Amino acid sequence: ESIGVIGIPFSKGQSRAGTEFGPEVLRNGGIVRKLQSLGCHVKDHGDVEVIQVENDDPEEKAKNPRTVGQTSKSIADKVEQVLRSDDICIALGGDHSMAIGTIAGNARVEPDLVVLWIDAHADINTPMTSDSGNIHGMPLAFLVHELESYVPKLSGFEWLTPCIHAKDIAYIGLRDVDAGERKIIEKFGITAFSMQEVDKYGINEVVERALRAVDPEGKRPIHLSFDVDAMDPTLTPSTGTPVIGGLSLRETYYIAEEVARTGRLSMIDIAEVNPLLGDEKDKTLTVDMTISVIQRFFGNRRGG
Ligand SMILES: N[C@@]1(C(=O)O)CN(C[C@@H]2CCCCN2)C[C@@H]1CCC[B-](O)(O)O
Ligand SMILES: [Mn+2]
Ligand SMILES: [Mn+2]
Ligand SMILES: [Mn+2]
Repeated sequence: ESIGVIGIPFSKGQSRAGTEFGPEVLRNGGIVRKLQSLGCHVKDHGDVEVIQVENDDPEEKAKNPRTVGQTSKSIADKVEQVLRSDDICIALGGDHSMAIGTIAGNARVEPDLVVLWIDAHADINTPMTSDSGNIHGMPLAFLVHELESYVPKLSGFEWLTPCIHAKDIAYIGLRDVDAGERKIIEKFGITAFSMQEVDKYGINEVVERALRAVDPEGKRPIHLSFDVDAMDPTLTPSTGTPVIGGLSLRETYYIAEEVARTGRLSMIDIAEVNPLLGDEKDKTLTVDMTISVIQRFFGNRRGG
């Protein structure tokens, strides 16, 4: 299959500078060459156009709404364009607000997609339930039909209509979920495997249950949104909201290998790499771990 890589040099979904350099450090880490050496047909489609809106006043406790909303539209258009020519798209971020655009864009091409959200966080706050007002903590709330009446139509988001249902989402890796997010997960019965379930059942059982929950017939395209903070901070320290007690390298490899085995991977987001956080060793480790995980989605199996 053909892979289209895009860069999303974006940081305005949160307040720590640096995620705008995520695409650069991942490219410099050799991601395109390493996928090509696996025999993949890879095309780098460059970066999406990031839109910076001046005097972007916060609305309803959502910061930089016009900047995030208009950039999200640019992302959706680029993703749609790539997925109309390539089989799989890899989006190198950028903060996790990128997923508003990547999922909206993917859903235009694959309306029947399911979402695997690999993250320490649920990223489903509405502007009202958010404590931070950072839109990287809200992307799923903008995308889910069931939350449409709970999320105000913010300036910059006029173009967006919800495109997934709560039952189409499965979380793996949760360990820092806000009260409002917990209520949403329970109210709409969203499939969620926190690190407690990973410890209770083991990663193999968790992955199997997650896939079965969202796609029991095993035929729907998969949008995998990977926040590097899902992994333990000893592995990916250069990220904005690290939380101890994360996924091990082997657990993360296993998720990637099992998703690869479905043959139904449509798109991967690589979110929240922030090379300005930590020292040079932290940055290099974060980039190397992230790239080694990405390779596992594309046939680089430990068993050869
Ligand atoms: N839920 C959050 C939000 O800001 O909405 C609050 N949380 C930080 C907060 C620190 C104090 C203890 C409770 N947690 C970050 C998270 C968003 C993460 C976005 B991601 O893309 O990195 O997952
Ligand atoms: Mn996170
Ligand atoms: Mn609807
Ligand atoms: Mn996230």
